[in-house]
Amino acid sequence: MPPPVKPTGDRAPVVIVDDVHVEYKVFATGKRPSAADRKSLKLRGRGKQMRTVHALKGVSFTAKQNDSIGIIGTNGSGKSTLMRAIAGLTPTSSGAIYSQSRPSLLGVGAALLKDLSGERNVILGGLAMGFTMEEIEERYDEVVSFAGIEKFIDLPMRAYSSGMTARLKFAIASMATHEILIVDEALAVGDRKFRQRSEARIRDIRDNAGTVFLVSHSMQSIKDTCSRVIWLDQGTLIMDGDPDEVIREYHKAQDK
Ligand SMILES: Nc1ncnc2c1ncn2[C@@H]1O[C@H](COP(=O)(O)OP(=O)(O)OP(=O)(O)O)[C@@H](O)[C@H]1O
Repeated sequence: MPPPVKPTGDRAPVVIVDDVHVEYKVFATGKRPSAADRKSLKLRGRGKQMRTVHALKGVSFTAKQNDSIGIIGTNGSGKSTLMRAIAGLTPTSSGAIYSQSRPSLLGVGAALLKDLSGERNVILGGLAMGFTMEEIEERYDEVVSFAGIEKFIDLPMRAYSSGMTARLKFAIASMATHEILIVDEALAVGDRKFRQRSEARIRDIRDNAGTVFLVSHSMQSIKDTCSRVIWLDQGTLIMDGDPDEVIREYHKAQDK
């Protein structure tokens, strides 16, 4: 009989991104294309041109248990596209993404119902995440005080500032325990105190064997929460490693 396989002590892979490409096909209208553009673009329909934006070009990496991975890169480098692909919201054009459980994407754009009060949104968000009314009641006060919006909780969310909305969204999402949590710039709109609280929450998730992806333009938030950083540029993975090292190289490239 073969000896039992010994655990290697390595952390388990949670998300595998294997040579992922994402292409968006968009119809561009309006501006008349230049002669050079006309040569390189396929013209379809009446004056409409179909353009392909190659947002991710063969990205590969493996995220493990307890990783908290910061994703950095200039505007349009493919960060949100990569997160949406991992969350299963944007299809890949080629390559594959395997994940151990369903990742939750927490982004500034995630849906809350603007015409309903904060209170209703907490309840709806809780139900959507599979909590019973009783479980939501138990957590309700903590969610509202974490978001720090006690005075506004009975007002429609239309009346909230973008920072207040982001705080409530983060508080609702963090009611649940996430094995894989993706936070896309949600922290950027909160104030300093809230940012510290939510960063602590991210560290908690990571310490409880979860895996966190954090997209941010704030290198401080990344340094404070991430154990690893991936730098994307024009859809290509440039560097993947220690936060200080990757951020140093990223800044060097920016200064050129
Ligand atoms: N729905 C879409 N349709 C067409 N093109 C898109 C779409 N979403 C993103 N793109 C394009 O894909 C590329 C990558 O965009 P993405 O939003 O992933 O970048 P990002 O790194 O998150 O940028 P930012 O820092 O500005 O948020 C850009 O060129 C963008 O114009």
